[in-house]
Amino acid sequence: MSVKLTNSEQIHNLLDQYDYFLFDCDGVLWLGDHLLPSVPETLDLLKKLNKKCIFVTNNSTKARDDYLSKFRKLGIEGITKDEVFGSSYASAVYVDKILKLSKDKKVWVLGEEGIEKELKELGYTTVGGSDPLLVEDGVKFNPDHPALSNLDEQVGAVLAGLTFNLNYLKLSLTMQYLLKDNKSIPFIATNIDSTFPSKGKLLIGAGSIIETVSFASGRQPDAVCGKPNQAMMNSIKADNEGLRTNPKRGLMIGDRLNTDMKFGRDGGLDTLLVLTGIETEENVLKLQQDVAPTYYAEKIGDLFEYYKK
Ligand SMILES: O=C(O)[C@H](O)[C@H](O)COP(=O)(O)O
Ligand SMILES: [Mg+2]
Repeated sequence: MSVKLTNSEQIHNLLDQYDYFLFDCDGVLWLGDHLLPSVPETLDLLKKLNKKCIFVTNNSTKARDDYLSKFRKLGIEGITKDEVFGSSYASAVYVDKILKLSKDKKVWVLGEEGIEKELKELGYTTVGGSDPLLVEDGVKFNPDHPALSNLDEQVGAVLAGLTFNLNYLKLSLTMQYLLKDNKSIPFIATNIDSTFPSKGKLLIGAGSIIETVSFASGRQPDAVCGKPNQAMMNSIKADNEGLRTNPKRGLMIGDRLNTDMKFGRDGGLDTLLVLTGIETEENVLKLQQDVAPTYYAEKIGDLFEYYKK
C-alpha cells in the first residue's frame, strides 16, 4: 500500500533515506511553463542536504540545452547538462549507438526541434520535423503535394515524438516512410505517453500521435526510448556509482504510473507519485501492491512545505 506523505516526520525520514532524487518534469516540476508550487524551494532544500538531483523527461519537444534554458527562465539555477535526460536525447543515442545508422543517412522526424537538435549534435541530418515547408496554415491539404511523391531516398530511419504542430501532411509523409521499401525503414518512438498534462486538463500525448501513424502503417515502433525503457536509467547509473551499487538509495518522482513509476521500479528504486499531473488519488488507492508507488503526495513542493514545519 502506498504511503501518503502528509507530515514533517515522514519527510525528514524520507530525506535521510535517499541520496539520489530522479525527477520527472511535466506534471511534477511544471505544467507547460507554469512552475508548480514550492518547486524551487524543494530543489534548493535537496541541494543544501547534498542530495543528487537528476531530471528525466519523456517530453521530446526540447533538447537538453533547451531544458537548461527553461530551468533558468523559471528561476532554477545550477543545473548542468549531465543532470538532464530527455527522450529526444535517448532516441538520438539509440539511432547512433544501437541502430548505428550511418551518418550519410538522414532521419525523418515527426516531432519538434528537441529531436532535431539532439540528432544534429550527434552528426545526423534530419528531414521533416520543424521544416516550414510542411506548415499548411490555412491551406487546404493537397493530396498532390510534391513532397508526397518525392520521398528523400537518403532517409534511413523514422523518429516520432510529441509535436504541437501536427498536420495531415506531416502524418501522411511519416506514413509514406514507414511503408517505403517494404516497411524496412527502422521506426523509433520517443515515448508512449498517451496524454500530455496541461494546466487543469489533459491534452494529446506523444503516444497518441505515434499510435496514429502506427495504426495507419500497420507497424509498431521497433524501439521506444523514453521511460520506462531502462536506457536512460542505465546511463544515469553509469554516471552515479552510488545509485548503481545501491539503487535503493534512489527515489524516482513522477506523475505517471506506466512510465515514471515503472521506470523507477524496474530500475530498483523506490518511487513517489505526485498528483499534479496525470494520476488521481482514487487511481493510486486501487493499485495492486506490486505496481503501487512506495509513496504518493499531493505535490512535490510538499517535501519542502512539510520539512520546514
Ligand atoms: O506527451 C508526452 O510526450 C508526455 O506527456 C510528456 O512529454 C511527458 O513528459 P514528462 O512527464 O516525462 O516530463
Ligand atoms: Mg510527467
